[in-house]
Amino acid sequence: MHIHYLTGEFARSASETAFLSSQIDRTRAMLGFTLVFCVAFFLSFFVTDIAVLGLDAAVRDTLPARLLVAAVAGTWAWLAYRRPLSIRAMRLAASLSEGIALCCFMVVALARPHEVHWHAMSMLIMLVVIYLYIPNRLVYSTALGTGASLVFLALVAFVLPPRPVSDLVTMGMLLVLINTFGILAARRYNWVAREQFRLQVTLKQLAQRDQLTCCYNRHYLHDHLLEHELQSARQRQHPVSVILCDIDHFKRINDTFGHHEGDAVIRTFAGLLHKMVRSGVDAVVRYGGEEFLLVLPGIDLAQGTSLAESLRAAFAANRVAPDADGPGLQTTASFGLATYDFARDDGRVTLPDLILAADKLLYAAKHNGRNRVEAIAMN
Ligand SMILES: Nc1nc2c(ncn2[C@@H]2O[C@H](COP(=O)(O)OP(=O)(O)OP(=O)(O)O)[C@@H](O)[C@H]2O)c(=O)[nH]1
Repeated sequence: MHIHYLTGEFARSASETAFLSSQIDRTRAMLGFTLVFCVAFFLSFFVTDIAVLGLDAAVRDTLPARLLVAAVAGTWAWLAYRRPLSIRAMRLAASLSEGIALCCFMVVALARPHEVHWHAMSMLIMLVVIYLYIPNRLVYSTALGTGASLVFLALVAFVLPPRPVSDLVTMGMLLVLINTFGILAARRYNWVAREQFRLQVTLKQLAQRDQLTCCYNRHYLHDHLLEHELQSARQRQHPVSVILCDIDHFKRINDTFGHHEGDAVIRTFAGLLHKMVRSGVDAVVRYGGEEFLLVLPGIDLAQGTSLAESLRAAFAANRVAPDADGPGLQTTASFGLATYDFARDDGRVTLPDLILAADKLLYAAKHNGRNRVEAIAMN
């Protein structure tokens, strides 16, 4: 999970999407809040204009632009509260509202050409809001912020009544500064948020997964997986199979080739299990030293037995021989499989019962000569 040094975003799009998805509720709330704030900001300035200046031509002329900003920002804020906007839609909402607000600001500046200093101050405030408060991609905020700064400077230099060069230079410097600090602060915010996410992912990984094989650990099995799979099986009323499998005569591998090679065999076995089950559907758990549990939702006895047979045959084709000249050792594994069909559930059997049954069958497979599959349907 590498963070790009310029944008502060994850370099890999899959990591970035995972991060954005984890933040989506917070981002939606932030977007809604800041857009409501924008509506209030633009409308309140209209009210104070009338209070101070009366309904003169300049105030009247800028009303449609202000109403347009309020309408666009207000509509997006309402949408953000009402429905789960996608990340793309939220970015569109942010960019569109920012763009229209900046255009409206230019209209106000043109309509009131003698208040350049106030306009400059408002511009700086708007840039702070764009870089730091409205959630958007840094590259979009930068394009809008720097683009609007250049347009504003061009208005002051060529369109509005002439001003001393020193004024222009000072204004230009201030705009460069606020854009630079805005970009740096937004980048740092991106970076810190992603660092935090990366840490959370690592901690979750450490808490849920076994370090040697990257399989789920027993802690995760008992704390989360069993409950989740049981609920889902009862809801969907489908069969669930569990397979408990154990490498045969593993002690011999350790004794012959050492623990390092033993670890490699465990990793190979786990890799094979991961490769041959359905990614994102089945769960592979390291149940003990060289013992693994597979939880297979929607898999009946015939399908489970066929999978266990394929796993058995694939692993038996594997030989442990670190020295190419040596005879090596054949590696095999034994499998116990138990299935329960939740479509015909009478509430008697739970997943721990299935695991217990699979454990007994694994013991039977060892007892009956190893390198074999024993299976049972529990209803
Ligand atoms: N290298 C390595 N060995 C482990 C690990 N965890 C457990 N073991 C070893 O695995 C061996 C398991 O041996 P046993 O339980 O006697 O079983 P076995 O030799 O596989 O015999 P059967 O299961 O009856 O076929 C023990 O020697 C443990 O020390 C591990 O993470 N790495």
